[in-house]
Amino acid sequence: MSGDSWAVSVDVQEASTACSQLDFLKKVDPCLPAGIRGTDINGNIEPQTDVSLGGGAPSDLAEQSLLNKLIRRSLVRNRNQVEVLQRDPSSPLFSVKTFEELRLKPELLRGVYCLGFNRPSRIQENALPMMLAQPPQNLIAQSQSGTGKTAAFSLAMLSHVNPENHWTQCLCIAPTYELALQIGQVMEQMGKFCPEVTLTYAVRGNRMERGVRLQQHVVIGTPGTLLDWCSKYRIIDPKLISMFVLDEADVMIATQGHRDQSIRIHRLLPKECQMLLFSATFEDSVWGFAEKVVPDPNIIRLRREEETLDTIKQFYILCSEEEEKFSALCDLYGGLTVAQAMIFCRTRNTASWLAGRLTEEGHQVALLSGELTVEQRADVIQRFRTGKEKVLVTTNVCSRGIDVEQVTLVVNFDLPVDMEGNADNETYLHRIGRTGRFGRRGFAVNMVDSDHSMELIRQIERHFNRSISRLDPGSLQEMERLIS
Ligand SMILES: Nc1ncnc2c1ncn2[C@@H]1O[C@H](COP(=O)(O)OP(=O)(O)OP(=O)(O)O)[C@@H](O)[C@H]1O
Repeated sequence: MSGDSWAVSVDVQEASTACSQLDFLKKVDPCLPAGIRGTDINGNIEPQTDVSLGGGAPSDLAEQSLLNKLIRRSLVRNRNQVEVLQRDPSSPLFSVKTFEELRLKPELLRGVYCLGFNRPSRIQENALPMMLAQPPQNLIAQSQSGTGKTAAFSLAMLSHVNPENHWTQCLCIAPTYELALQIGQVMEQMGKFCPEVTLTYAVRGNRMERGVRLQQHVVIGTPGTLLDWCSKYRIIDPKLISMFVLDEADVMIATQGHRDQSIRIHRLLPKECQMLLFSATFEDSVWGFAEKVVPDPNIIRLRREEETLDTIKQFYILCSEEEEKFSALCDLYGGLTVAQAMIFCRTRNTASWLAGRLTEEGHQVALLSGELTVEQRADVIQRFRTGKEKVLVTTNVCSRGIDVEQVTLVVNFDLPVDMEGNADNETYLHRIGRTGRFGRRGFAVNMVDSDHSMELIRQIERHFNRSISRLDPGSLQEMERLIS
């Protein structure tokens, strides 16, 4: 949707708000269980647009993001240069190499160090001085997940609040209830020596006393509930908001309701309110949205590091059918467990079958399967990362977007194909590009069980202009030696 049609769609919706709310209440089936729709602070049933994890693509994105947050223990390393586009190019560009340079309150600095942050991350070096500058500056920041964005705006909000003013000063929007809680946790940890700064969550189920203005300085929530709190129930005075943070803009705009609700909240805020928007990706649609909600922005971008096959040795093993693929894998097992390995299957069924067979053979494997909840998936990945299991069997869908840095070996039990049955080079690169990171050696082994899969190997070789050598069982020991 173009930038203009955003505004038009919001206008149309705003014009019809009064009657649509009435209509909505009339239309709601009184017999519908409240749990399905959720209830607002007065016990009314909320519009469905605020139900965040309902299946489909947007919730997949939100789940992936949550999963990444749950499993992440440290910063994602990125050696690219940060690109900065200043609103006023003539003003000096400040970047900091230490947290001290930011002149934070000592209690806040203590909180930052307590989290184990010794120095600002690459994106924080530039974003923090901009966010803390006087007069306030607007910012759009994009960098991949794990590079320190949440920590950056949490610090900015904690530093921004004047605890002597007992009203809400910062609003922070997240795409889902769970993601809102994650942000709050970071703020609570970082602000643990600043108990005078308070926060609450504008999420489904958090009932507030009716008609009483909130005193909490920071409110983090999903767009529907936040909009209600600002406009319908007036427990937040939007005119007193001086910092507005929009996190995960790419996930947000994937949900039509969230996007429009965010724009409506934005329209309630005073012109001088500082607007900060964060996103992991930056397609045109995100940009169109960002321009709507962040006027005159400074822009910071940290491009994702390119995945490369330069440090990865690629092999294939010829097998006649599935069973032979399985025994080749068992032969490889010694090599697999020396380091850590991920095995990719085409379908969930194959992945479950394979994990079951390997377990029957007495091997210890973890299975990352689509049937698991986000928390269970996070647990599986966590066990794998800490080395409790050395081998992770998964499908492509399950592992998309997850970075597990220490993987040395990737096995394509099934080669990735696109809709036409040709080699899916991008997925191949993404799967095996996770090995051999940061100059380490990586290995990829492809199981070839048909003429078609041999043809896929040839296509991949041509595409990347890299040869993939045949590995016969006799070379397995040699491979084990290489990996260890
Ligand atoms: N300056 C820092 N030094 C060390 N670790 C940091 C620093 N800043 C953030 N981290 C840690 O790095 C990890 C990623 O940070 P953060 O969640 O802020 O990134 P993000 O870009 O917001 O990612 P996502 O969008 O997935 O939340 C977290 O574990 C966080 O505690």
